[in-house]
Amino acid sequence: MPASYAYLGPEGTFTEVALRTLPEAATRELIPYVSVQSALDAVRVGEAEAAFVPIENSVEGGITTTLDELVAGTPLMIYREVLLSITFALLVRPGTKLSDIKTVTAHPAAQPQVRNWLKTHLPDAVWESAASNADGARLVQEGRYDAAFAGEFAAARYGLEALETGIHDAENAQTRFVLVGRPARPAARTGADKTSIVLWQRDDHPGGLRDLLGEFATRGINLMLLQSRPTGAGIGNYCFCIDAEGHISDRRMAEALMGLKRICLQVRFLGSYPRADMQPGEVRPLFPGTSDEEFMGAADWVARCQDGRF
Ligand SMILES: O=C(O)C(=O)Cc1ccccc1
Repeated sequence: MPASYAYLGPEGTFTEVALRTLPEAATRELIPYVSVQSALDAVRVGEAEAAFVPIENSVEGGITTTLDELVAGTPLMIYREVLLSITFALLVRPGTKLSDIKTVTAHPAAQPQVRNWLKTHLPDAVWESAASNADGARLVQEGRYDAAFAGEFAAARYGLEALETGIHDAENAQTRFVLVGRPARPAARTGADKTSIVLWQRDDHPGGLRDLLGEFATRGINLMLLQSRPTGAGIGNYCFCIDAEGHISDRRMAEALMGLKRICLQVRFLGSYPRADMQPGEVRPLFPGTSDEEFMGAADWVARCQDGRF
């Protein structure tokens, strides 16, 4: 049996389309799962080599189910990311007219991306969430709902037709997907990388978040995502999911992570992996002395002092 990748299914999700853009997907068996949780559990129990799931979109921010799964439970790591531009089609059973539509469905992350369109074109339609956009299409095929927002490519697979295409409230909406596996050596450094971590504060005090962010700022590291998630321990208790520019093998990043490890209750390393946009991280010299050469030079100097060779 070839190694398999689990993904948020069923067939015809945006997740599947994004996964198929990865060259390594061509050599794997791709197995659809009904939820992000079940796809990640397949990895945790060794049923799949990795899982491919949505994690963030440019309209609504983090996909909380995915973040919460990565924050808690048996640790997992991110090895790749993919960005996909998202535009929806309104899929219906053949012959359905706009005026026939009383119920619509899609993944919860789709709703903020089509809210204005719905208000204008189907103000009285009742929205119900589906496990994924393709699952919504499947439910329309079964007659459970009148219409689903999904990729146009899902129409043929579920015997539906696209009544409308190109639906998106925000131009250039993108969703970010990640390939998640069991913990192992991080993806190799490319020079255009991203590091994902989760931080738990040691205690609650004024400026606590600033202290955490300071570990990045003083080392000239730019952040790409900061999302707080409830720890479940009561109102006001949060952990922080952070994406930062750079790779753990960069000295600046390694030092920032060491600083965080010292001051945090807990740090969960979620991986260093190539940025889908391939933009090399720009080191912003907010403070003098944060160039790569200065980090290397300072480390060399300490090593020479330790050896008495200064
Ligand atoms: O992959 C899908 O089709 C999903 O259901 C997740 C999703 C939701 C909204 C936009 C892109 C992907």
